[in-house]
Amino acid sequence: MPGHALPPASGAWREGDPPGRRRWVTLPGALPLEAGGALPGVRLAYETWGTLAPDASNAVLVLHALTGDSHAAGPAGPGHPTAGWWSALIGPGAALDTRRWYVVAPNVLGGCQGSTGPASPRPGGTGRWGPDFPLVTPRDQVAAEARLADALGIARWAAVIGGSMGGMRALEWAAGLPERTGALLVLACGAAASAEQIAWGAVQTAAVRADPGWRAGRYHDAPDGAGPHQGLGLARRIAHLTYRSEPELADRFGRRAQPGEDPWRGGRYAVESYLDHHAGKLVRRFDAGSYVTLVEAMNAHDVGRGRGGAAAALARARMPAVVAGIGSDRLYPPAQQKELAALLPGAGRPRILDSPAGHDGFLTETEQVGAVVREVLERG
Ligand SMILES: CC(=O)SCCNC(=O)CCNC(=O)[C@H](O)C(C)(C)COP(=O)(O)OP(=O)(O)OC[C@H]1O[C@@H](n2cnc3c(N)ncnc32)[C@H](O)[C@@H]1OP(=O)(O)O
Ligand SMILES: N[C@@H](CCO)C(=O)O
Repeated sequence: MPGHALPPASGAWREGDPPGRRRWVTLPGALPLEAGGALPGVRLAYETWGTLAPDASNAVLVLHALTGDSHAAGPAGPGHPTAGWWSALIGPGAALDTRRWYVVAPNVLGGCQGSTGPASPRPGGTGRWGPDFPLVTPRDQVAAEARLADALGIARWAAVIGGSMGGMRALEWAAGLPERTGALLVLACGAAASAEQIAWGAVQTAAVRADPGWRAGRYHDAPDGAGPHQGLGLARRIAHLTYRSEPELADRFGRRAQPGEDPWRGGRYAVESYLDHHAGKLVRRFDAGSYVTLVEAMNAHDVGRGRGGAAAALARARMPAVVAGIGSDRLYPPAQQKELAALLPGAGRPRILDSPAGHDGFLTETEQVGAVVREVLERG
């Protein structure tokens, strides 16, 4: 990966690494899974901001996207490879004003920043999960998050908020546990993964699995320390293109060469260098097994499964709701948020944010996202 020192095998957080701000809860018993079986010894990492009210009425759940984690706010530092992905939205005086709200952000089940996932040790001291980590769905991930809420003494969230993969889980909270979901904000996702979203995901998991360093998923303790870095980097390049828009790339990079390089003589275009940069950053901080697990979880997203379809599932979700999308999102296009808003009894018209950034607008357009966060908190 150009310009980056690679981690041995995996960029997952491991025991012995600095804990940073994260804390953990080990869930009691084994977690029953939608696909059958149960997952023992599940641990969820989480971070919090603000103070929980004595009656626990001010708790807000913030759910991260595919390669986010519990570090929703705060600087990068020991234990946290990146700055918080919603730092501008969480804090005193911010949209999620921590003088009033108690914000909880868990690392998702299947992730790699402290929660149980493929890079985690298997209970019983038999190495890491690797490819034996089971299929988990957004519904399973929410079942784990509900047990975290139990452990924190939070019977009902004032609001559940999430974008992209976090939006899928927010929808599962609303449909499966409406009595625990005071208000809902869903950003940049739909009621079910579409054929195209599944296809983009499948191309990415194929890229990871095609890397000889994948070793059928048993690379975590490879004696040479090599992992599927090239495959994960390729997956990130593909994904990143779906997260941004064609006009943005044209505007930012055009046909320009990367400074000091000549694309006709072995050098790169600026846009190639940009993708290389994002690939290298992800490979240093993420685990390929988690990436595959989480993409497959997103591909399983269908809030109507087993509930008589999306309309019947969401009819139960009567809490105040806001659905927002990004006008230039080519991966989760605004038509999907319009459909979703029409199915949620508590949602009015969808808010379509104006941004050239495509799907990533739910991370980058902090002023517009802040406005819908404030709106949902006021309505909750
Ligand atoms: C504030 C944060 O960093 S949050 C980090 C945590 N993020 C997550 O967890 C979610 C995953 N991350 C992402 O999805 C993305 O990184 C986003 C959405 C946060 C990035 O959004 P943007 O702010 O629009 O960043 P953008 O796509 O323009 O990329 C900027 C990076 O590309 C680099 N870059 C820009 N042009 C080039 C180029 N021609 N060649 C190489 N690198 C380039 C910049 O130097 C910058 O590097 P840095 O992030 O290491 O400082
Ligand atoms: N850039 C986001 C997009 C996925 O929704 C991420 O990597 O998590």
